[in-house]
Amino acid sequence: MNGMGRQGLRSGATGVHHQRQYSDNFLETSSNGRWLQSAGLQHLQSSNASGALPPLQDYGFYGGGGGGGGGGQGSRMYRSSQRGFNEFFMEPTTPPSNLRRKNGEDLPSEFSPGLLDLHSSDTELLPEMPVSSLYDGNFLYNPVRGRSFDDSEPYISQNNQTGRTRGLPENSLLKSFAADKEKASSVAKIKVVVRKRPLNKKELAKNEEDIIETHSNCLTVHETKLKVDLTEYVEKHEFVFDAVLNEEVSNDEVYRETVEPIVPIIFQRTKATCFAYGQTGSGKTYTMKPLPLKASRDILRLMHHTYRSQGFQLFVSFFEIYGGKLFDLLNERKKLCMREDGKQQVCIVGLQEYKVSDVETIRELIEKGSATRSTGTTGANEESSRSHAILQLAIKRSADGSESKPPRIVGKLSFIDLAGSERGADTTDNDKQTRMEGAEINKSLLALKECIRALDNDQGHIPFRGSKLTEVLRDSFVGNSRTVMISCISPSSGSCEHTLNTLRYADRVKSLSKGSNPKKDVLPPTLNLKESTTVPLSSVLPTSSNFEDDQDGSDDFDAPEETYEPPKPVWKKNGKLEPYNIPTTDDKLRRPNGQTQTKWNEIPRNSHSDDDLSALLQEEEDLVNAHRKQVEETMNIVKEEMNLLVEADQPGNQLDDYISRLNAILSQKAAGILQLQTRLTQFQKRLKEHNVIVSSSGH
Ligand SMILES: Nc1ncnc2c1ncn2[C@@H]1O[C@H](COP(=O)(O)OP(=O)(O)OP(=O)(O)O)[C@@H](O)[C@H]1O
Repeated sequence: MNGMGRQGLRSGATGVHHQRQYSDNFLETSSNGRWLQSAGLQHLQSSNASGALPPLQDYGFYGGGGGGGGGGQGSRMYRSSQRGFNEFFMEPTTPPSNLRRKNGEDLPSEFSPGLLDLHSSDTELLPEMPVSSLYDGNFLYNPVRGRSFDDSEPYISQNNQTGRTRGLPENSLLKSFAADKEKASSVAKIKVVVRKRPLNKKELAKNEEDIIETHSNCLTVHETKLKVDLTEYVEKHEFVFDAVLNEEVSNDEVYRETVEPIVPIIFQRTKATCFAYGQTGSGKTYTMKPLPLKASRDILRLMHHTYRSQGFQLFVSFFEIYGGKLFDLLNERKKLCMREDGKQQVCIVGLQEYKVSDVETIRELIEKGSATRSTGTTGANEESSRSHAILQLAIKRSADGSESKPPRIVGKLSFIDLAGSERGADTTDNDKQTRMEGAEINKSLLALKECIRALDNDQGHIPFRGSKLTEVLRDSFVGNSRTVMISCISPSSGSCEHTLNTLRYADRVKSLSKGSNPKKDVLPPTLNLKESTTVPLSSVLPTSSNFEDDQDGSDDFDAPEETYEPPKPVWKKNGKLEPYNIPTTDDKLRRPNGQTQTKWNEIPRNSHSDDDLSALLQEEEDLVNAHRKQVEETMNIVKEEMNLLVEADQPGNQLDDYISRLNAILSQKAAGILQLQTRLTQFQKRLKEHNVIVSSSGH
């Protein structure tokens, strides 16, 4: 719960509910905007549309209220018990019976040794190659020149957004291609993109409104709320992201905005991760499904052209994390084991990797993995919706370029289909298993966020031990890594609460670090956008019959006809593996004043079970959300109070009415405080029970 700055809010966007009253002016300064946003209460900042109330200063209330303790992203994100079918790429189908190509070529073409070392111990150190060479018309290898990929500082786009009125990625960037060659290597270390889907038939039938307004890389949620007197008003919540893709944006364009820019740099010793996040039905699968294939196509093109004859090989693996355990989706859901060696490098023992050299093979592997996931041993679809699926494309190369030595990882692109964000709501479910799964999902989503934040802050310590998901993805958080988060949202009024939670999660991932740059808040939107797609790969790479383009993103997944008999995996036992490193008390955070604060996801394992940890994490999140809600309510009450004061000064004011209303207001305030205090006491008690010491002055 680090308190860090957030992106500033912009007021004045036109609302879709113009006949209704907008929320009142309240704490309207940019610094207050940051303050409110950092507490997850940005919606309490006013629009400038109303001005119904005098400024707080006039009442002597305005004190700034130091410190924006960052809040959680909102436990409400977990409160739905809706279906969360979250299959990676496709609706459940009959598993493909064969991975053998019809033309007789064998599949899989080659197995990796069964021990996937995710880390740099097997990472080949390549000389830096400029990505710019990818864009040379002749695809010849150029010697090193230009910026290192370790450059992590954001840079200002030359993309002035002129072509983005529909939220589209800027295609005309090709024009500045020559001038931008150097910058092609500067892919943002972390990029947060929001994708809004269109209203679906059900929502249209229910007359649900589209409450999401997008403009350039800004997005406004128009939330209808009720006042105490039951009149409606609209509260605007404004967000700024690296890119906002509206309902008109195609899957091809999503690819160009998100993954395409990072494809070239995985040949440059980069580990990149792309994941979709959002509530059930928000479009995660629709968005993620085409990405790995499109990326594979570009990777293979690069291997066959730019990096021709350089010995690069592409490997595919596909596994899921369910209930904190790993299962191989390309090997009959075989249980996998994660180990950490003495160098704290994570290995997934037994994971099968397939060496691939054509898109069709990858398509079939994805189909196979998706089918395996969706027809898991128990629970079938329900189970799959509660798992995170990870598909990895690894670029490897033998040290001497020959086939004789085992290839070592050069770079890797991981695609994660996260379990629906609201699944954690099931922690309130009566079924113990369901509750535990919900807690596990919560834990991993929180841990993922923490890791990404730490990564973006270039923090030395990345809390990857917070969950299995982040442990597995450890190498995506260290060294030369890139992360793309696609937040999927539904536009409908009925999904407002989930949408806000998704956006707050995304906002926290994005802005808690970047928001520390105060300049960000004053930049106009066009300058606030990082250049991400300098040159679309697709526009400069050759298209041949081997690389049929899939323009609509609707890769079909017809099952092959023949029967597939998976070859027996080649196992490699590593006797030297060392047991898991158990976090020690060193993992406790040291506050500047020397006090110690325990970070939840680093509570030493030897003193707490995973369940305890999950429960504590959830309780912490709930507390922060209850606190935020209480602040919201308090602010609304203060508004009422100010109105009352204004009325009290009017001639002819009824004293009786004033007294009774003031009484009601004060009781409401006191009740809110008492409720929060009770909750806080309970949480402190729970921490004590688990020997989690949170030192702070006065405690
Ligand atoms: N951008 C879009 N354009 C058109 N249709 C979309 C879009 N996004 C999603 N859809 C449609 O909305 C429905 C729900 O999408 P999808 O299954 O991808 O959601 P999800 O977030 O993966 O849900 P779950 O978590 O339940 O798996 C699908 O029918 C999908 O085709």
